[in-house]
Amino acid sequence: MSTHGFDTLDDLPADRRLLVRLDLNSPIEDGTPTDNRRFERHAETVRELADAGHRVVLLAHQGRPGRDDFVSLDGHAGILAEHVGQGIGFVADTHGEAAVDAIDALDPGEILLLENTRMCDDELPEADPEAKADTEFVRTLAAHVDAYVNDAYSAAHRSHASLVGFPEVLPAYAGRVMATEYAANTAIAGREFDGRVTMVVGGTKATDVIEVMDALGDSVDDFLLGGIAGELFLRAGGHPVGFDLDPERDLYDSQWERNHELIEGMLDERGDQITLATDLAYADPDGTGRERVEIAVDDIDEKEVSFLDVGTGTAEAYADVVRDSAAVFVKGALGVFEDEPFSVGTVTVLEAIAETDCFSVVGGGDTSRAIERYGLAESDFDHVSIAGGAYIRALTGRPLAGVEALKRAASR
Ligand SMILES: Nc1ncnc2c1ncn2[C@@H]1O[C@H](COP(=O)(O)OP(=O)(O)O)[C@@H](O)[C@H]1O
Ligand SMILES: O=C(OP(=O)(O)O)[C@H](O)COP(=O)(O)O
Repeated sequence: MSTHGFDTLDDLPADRRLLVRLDLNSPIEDGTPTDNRRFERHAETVRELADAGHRVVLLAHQGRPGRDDFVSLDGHAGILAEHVGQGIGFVADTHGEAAVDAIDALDPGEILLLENTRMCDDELPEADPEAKADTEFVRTLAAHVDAYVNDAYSAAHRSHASLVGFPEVLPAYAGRVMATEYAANTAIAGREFDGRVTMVVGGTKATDVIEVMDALGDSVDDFLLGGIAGELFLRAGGHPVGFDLDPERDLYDSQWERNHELIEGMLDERGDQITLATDLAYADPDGTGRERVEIAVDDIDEKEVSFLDVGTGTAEAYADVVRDSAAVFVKGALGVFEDEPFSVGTVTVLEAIAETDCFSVVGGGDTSRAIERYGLAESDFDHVSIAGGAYIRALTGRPLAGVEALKRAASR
């Protein structure tokens, strides 16, 4: 057993038929996944298991039902196979006859990827591990394997069937990514800093970051906000931003419903720790959709456009705070950096972090991609985590459901 209380691949017996949970959740462009560090990191675990002669059945999720990024894992299999250096079979089935037949047909050293776990009704929503273990999904697949490996650190904060159900009923082990990220993030949580501690908060998963901001209020001096969370805080301040204008897209309103009381309370009680954008950028509706237009927040008087980035003035003000910080934690991009005109906020702040001698962590499957995409060196950051929500929760010292499940399995 590792010092963290769970078993790892070092404890795994030989010649197993393994169910291995990865996190291949990736940005989707034109319906297909884009290659990123998650594939590269998980490929090492998968290669080690296949080379050791185990039969390897992979589970992963992509996106959330109802969102554009909720797609099949067909494309993921090819990208992962490139990184592993070996063919990976794919079956478009989560736990039906096709999935089970493909598992039973595996030879030692072969690898199979099953369909997006979130296409199975048993996977979501969150529930306690016993309930998740007692689903048809878990019972069916568990009967065809010998053991379970969880390598999906970046999804370990979710109490979903593929993360907490299997370790209730199978011998369970942490994969290499799980063990390494857990150790790194736990060590960061215990650090003390001699100076200003800053957290840059953005991205689309406002609910994740707002809860954590609330919990980290005593250990972070400045929160610099952008992305969806930033707009929800501006909305709480009475500005006409942070609303869903496209009825097909659910980015703002449901997260507002869930969090607005918390946001209002935080602004009331410690608004001086929270810095919001003073200007924002959007795509010129009369142009090709890529021309960047900036507007001061105080000049926005109608809910007319969707904002895609913080403005240049805000980006520079945030970079000044970074340069004056002893530690900077980033979770979520300040804008839609994938589209270059709207990368200004994210890239200006990341460049300031890279140039400054502060302790720095950048997290999030999407956000960490901005580093490679804009030519920054990973070596200029202390830790680049492929996890977002899991890493910031670890900073608050909160247990991660997937890790707790591995610990329970090890103590049985
Ligand atoms: N104003 C915005 N509108 C829409 N998307 C945004 C906005 N600001 C940032 N984003 C998106 O947020 C994504 C990263 O956020 P998120 O998925 O929460 O983080 P991560 O996966 O890095 O933890 C980026 O891909 C970026 O395009
Ligand atoms: O990408 C993920 O988290 P992250 O965006 O916090 O890094 C995980 O795959 C969890 O996905 P979810 O936030 O849709 O449950």
